[in-house]
Amino acid sequence: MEALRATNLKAYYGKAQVLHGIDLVAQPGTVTAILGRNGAGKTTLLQSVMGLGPRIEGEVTILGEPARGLTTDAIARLGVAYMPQDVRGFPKLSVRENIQVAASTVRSPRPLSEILEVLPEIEPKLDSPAGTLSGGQQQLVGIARSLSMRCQLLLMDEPTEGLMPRLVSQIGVVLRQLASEGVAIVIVEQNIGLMLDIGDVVHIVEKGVIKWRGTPQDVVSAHVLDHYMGVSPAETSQEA
Ligand SMILES: Nc1ncnc2c1ncn2[C@@H]1O[C@H](COP(=O)(O)OP(=O)(O)OP(=O)(O)O)[C@@H](O)[C@H]1O
Repeated sequence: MEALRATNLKAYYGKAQVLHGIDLVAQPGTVTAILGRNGAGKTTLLQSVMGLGPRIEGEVTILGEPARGLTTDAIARLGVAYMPQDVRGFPKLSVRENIQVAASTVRSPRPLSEILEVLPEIEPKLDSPAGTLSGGQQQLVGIARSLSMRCQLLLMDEPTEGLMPRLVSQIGVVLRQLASEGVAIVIVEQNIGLMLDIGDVVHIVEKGVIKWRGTPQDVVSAHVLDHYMGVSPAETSQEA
């Protein structure tokens, strides 16, 4: 069963239309990459699926259930975790408590020991208030929170922003591992290199429309990056 299907999805902030009929399918066990310039509507797309923010039209189906009009809580209960761009969590709570809060929202959370196997960097920080961590470390805590929820659909908005290249690669490994467990990952990223590396399907959004979709190999051979993103393939290393 498809993890996510959005059909003719339109989103409006007041009278301003930001999404103009997006069709998007995410299959279990795959990484769906969403690329696009600033302001293209990528964050709005994730928020629309989650029932956050804009008014939407069109259909959203999550794991076979019609999801448009449901509250964000109800959407999360279908098995969806959303990691927003600003993933600060609860700054005064410890890292351990931040993970526990996320874990408490689901029936069978992933045990902390399993999370630490994938993200060993956070172990020494477990008892520190999350707000005292660096931006990059806070991103890792955000990913740990998502892992704890053992979701079937994971929506992530620029999870590698501010991370050192070594951690970026590690996030890539973690996401591929999650996908191999059957999770559908939909990820908005500025790090094109990472998306070409771990993505199964790449979508390019421009002005609220999906202008192009294909495999990472097609992205490179069809020269879509220079056309839509203004970057040459040589500029797409993970460190970019
Ligand atoms: N709360 C809001 N109210 C009104 N307009 C908004 C709101 N949020 C976003 N927009 C507008 O919607 C458009 C799409 O924004 P969105 O954040 O979805 O783009 P994006 O592709 O995620 O960009 P970025 O890479 O900069 O995060 C932009 O023109 C933005 O100004």
